[in-house]
Amino acid sequence: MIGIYANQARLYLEMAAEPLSNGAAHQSVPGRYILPVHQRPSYSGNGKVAPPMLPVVDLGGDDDGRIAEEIIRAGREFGFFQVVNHGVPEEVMGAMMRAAEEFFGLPADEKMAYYSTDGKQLPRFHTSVRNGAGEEFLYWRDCLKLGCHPPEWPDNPRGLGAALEPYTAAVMAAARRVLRLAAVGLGLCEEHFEGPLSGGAMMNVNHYPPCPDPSLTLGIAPHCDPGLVTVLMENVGGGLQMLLHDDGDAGGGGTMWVDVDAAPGGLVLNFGHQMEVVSNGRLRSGEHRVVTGARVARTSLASFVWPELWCTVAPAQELVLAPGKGPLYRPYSYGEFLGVYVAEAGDRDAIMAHFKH
Ligand SMILES: O=C(O)CCC(=O)C(=O)O
Ligand SMILES: [Fe+2]
Repeated sequence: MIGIYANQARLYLEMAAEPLSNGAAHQSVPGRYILPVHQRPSYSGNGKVAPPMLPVVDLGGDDDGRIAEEIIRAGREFGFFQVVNHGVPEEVMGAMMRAAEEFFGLPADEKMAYYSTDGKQLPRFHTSVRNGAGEEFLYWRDCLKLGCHPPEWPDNPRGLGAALEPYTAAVMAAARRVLRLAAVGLGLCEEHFEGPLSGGAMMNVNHYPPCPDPSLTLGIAPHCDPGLVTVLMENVGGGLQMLLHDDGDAGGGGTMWVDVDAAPGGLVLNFGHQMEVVSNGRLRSGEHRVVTGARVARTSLASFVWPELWCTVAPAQELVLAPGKGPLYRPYSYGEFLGVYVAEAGDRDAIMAHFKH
């Protein structure tokens, strides 16, 4: 009997999830997407910081010392930067984006064929943060999760796999170059991030349909990505915002949400929680959120590079031994970290409190 009720409850929850990209234009924002006032996009930090330009790092050329320095400077200040001459061919980027847009253009029932509440399943389609069911508030986003290592994709639309394989191979190569340069810039051996520490990868294909009132909701709530580094490509600018901190020499402790847009052909990179831990706090995990747009649908591809689940993550020894610097974080397995990340619903400070020394 209990089993029957449990099954019915599960069926109800699964049926309650409905994708935003259902073929119809939204006329108003349904109640469950309306966030409490202090969580809405108008909450913009305390506004004490002047918005800067997002640093552009040119990965071309062979002056690795200079490139490493630029990555470290941007990583320390923002945890975000753009890369150009990144080696991902324009046609490979275009084909991947077209395939992603084609997926979200499918009828809702064809997308729902990939819907699952099992967070470990790939590929997996969901809406809002997790599944769109049983969540207190819903966010204005549909998402298709794809495997990158190895590539795992839906059969529908048919060209998705053919576009995904070259895209992830090229994006992962660019991410590994950035990780090698970051290691050098931190004073670690070039291979520090290689092997199991960067052995996992997956992709969020995010889709934000036009929203009738972007002031009421968010596409994604403020969070840092869990892994080492994320490589992001978008089809239209506007939407992604990073939290800027004024904690430089002048102090002040101000924060402000600022727009992050890539130059044409560029990719946006941000460091995640694992980079902040391994660098013992020298590099920042870039906190970000997504605001919605009223006119156009936005699609973004976020490729995450992160450790294998069993891999132990800890501050690099070389960075802990410097005078006056103890380890800021205790060692843990990445599997343990992900459990906490999900349980604390992405809340940066609550997550890191579990791992601080
Ligand atoms: O859509 C974006 O620009 C960001 C997506 C994102 O933050 C994520 O998938 O973790
Ligand atoms: Fe993110």
